Amino acid sequence: MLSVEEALSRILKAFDTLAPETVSLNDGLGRVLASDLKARLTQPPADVSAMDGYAVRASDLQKLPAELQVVGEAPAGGCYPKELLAGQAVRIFTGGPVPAGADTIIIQENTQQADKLVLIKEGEKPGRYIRPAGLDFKEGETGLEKGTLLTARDLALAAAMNHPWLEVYRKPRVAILATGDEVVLPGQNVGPNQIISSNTTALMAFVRECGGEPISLGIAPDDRDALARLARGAEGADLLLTTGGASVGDHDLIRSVLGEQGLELDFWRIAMRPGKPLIFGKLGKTPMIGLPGNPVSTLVCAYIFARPALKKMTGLDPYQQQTEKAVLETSLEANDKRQDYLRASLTRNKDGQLSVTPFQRQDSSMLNLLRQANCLVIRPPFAPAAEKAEEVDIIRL
Ligand SMILES: Nc1nc2c(c(=O)[nH]1)N[C@H]1C(S)=C(S)[C@@H](COP(=O)(O)OP(=O)(O)OC[C@H]3O[C@@H](n4cnc5c(N)ncnc54)[C@H](O)[C@@H]3O)O[C@H]1N2
Ligand code: MOO
Repeated sequence: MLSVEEALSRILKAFDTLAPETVSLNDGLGRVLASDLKARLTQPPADVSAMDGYAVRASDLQKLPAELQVVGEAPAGGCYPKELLAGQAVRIFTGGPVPAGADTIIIQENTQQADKLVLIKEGEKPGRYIRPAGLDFKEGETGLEKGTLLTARDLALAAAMNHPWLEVYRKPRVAILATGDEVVLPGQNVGPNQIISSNTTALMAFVRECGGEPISLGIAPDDRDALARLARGAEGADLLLTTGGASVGDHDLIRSVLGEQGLELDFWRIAMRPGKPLIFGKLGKTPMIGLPGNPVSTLVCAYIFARPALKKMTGLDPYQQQTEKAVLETSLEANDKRQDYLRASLTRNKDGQLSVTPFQRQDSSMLNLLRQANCLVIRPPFAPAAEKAEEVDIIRL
């Protein structure tokens, strides 16, 4: 059976970064920049005041208190058009441009104005409360780099640099096909021995989390024609994710039916738990990851294999992640040949170390435990037994 590393590297070979597209600034959240973003202006464009008060010449404040003549105003967005002369002050407001000749701002709390005169009661060091032109950024400087996953802070900077449009990588379109006679959608009538397709919901949300656009193709019953028909809906998608029908049972039809439909199988079955029957191949032009039906296997395999593929398509580093070290709170038995991903709870112990408690039961049908887990402990193939307080690799969920 293929190792997890080998499987991931074979999967990633099948994907490229998608073409760029232009979106409006306010639709940029969570998208990845496809080109560097340079400032289209200088910010602030001129020296401006950081406070409400008076723009003065520091040389006028040798002796305090000092009385100055108020010759005009400089609000944000306005300006005092002349040069400030000796003995003069300009009433200025936060963001207002500092007039030529002025070199210091006195905050209004330290002054007293009466008519056209202002009494400066306390001085300041020359240059105080002046934001020089270009303090934040200068025209032509690169503010955001290609490959940035855009956050609210990034978008604020893009806006300030005067970019109403952004060039980002296209969102991957991901078709999701659940399979199984026993599987019904949430809210449908649930017959005896049926199960609700939590996998469809999980994968739709997972794809969105990864910056993709999910398309549900519904649920294919264990019927060859129906499965073939529904799978054709994946044409034009950047990735097809199927769930269920990946194993060896008589009703596990994915490989054989999609094989007839032209699936070029790259691999089937890997040395991983959960996730052993994972399938990877190409259906027409669409890469396809066949996820095992058990709900935990579906999501864990999506995190380990589909997420890096989606990252690569959206212009992010697929290998950037993921593992951290934590100390075990319980002992673990030796592992067998499959790389194990144990659902676990991660906290900090009294020494401030990350500490991890793998759950007692690791059945791949138990969604409730997956929900309670906040990390996975990675146990490599044939890892020897581990004692409490030993270090292990974890991936946060
Ligand atoms: N003889 C063997 N049996 C099994 C093996 C094996 O190697 N030899 N592998 C086991 C492993 S490991 C896994 S994982 C499962 C996965 O098998 P399939 O991908 O074929 O999954 P199904 O049989 O279709 O379903 C398994 C389980 O999951 C439920 N399911 C399916 N779809 C959904 C859905 N959309 N939402 C929620 N739950 C779903 C389904 O009802 C089953 O209970 O095979 C083992 N068997
Ligand atoms: O490996 Mo299966 O995915 O155990 O449940």
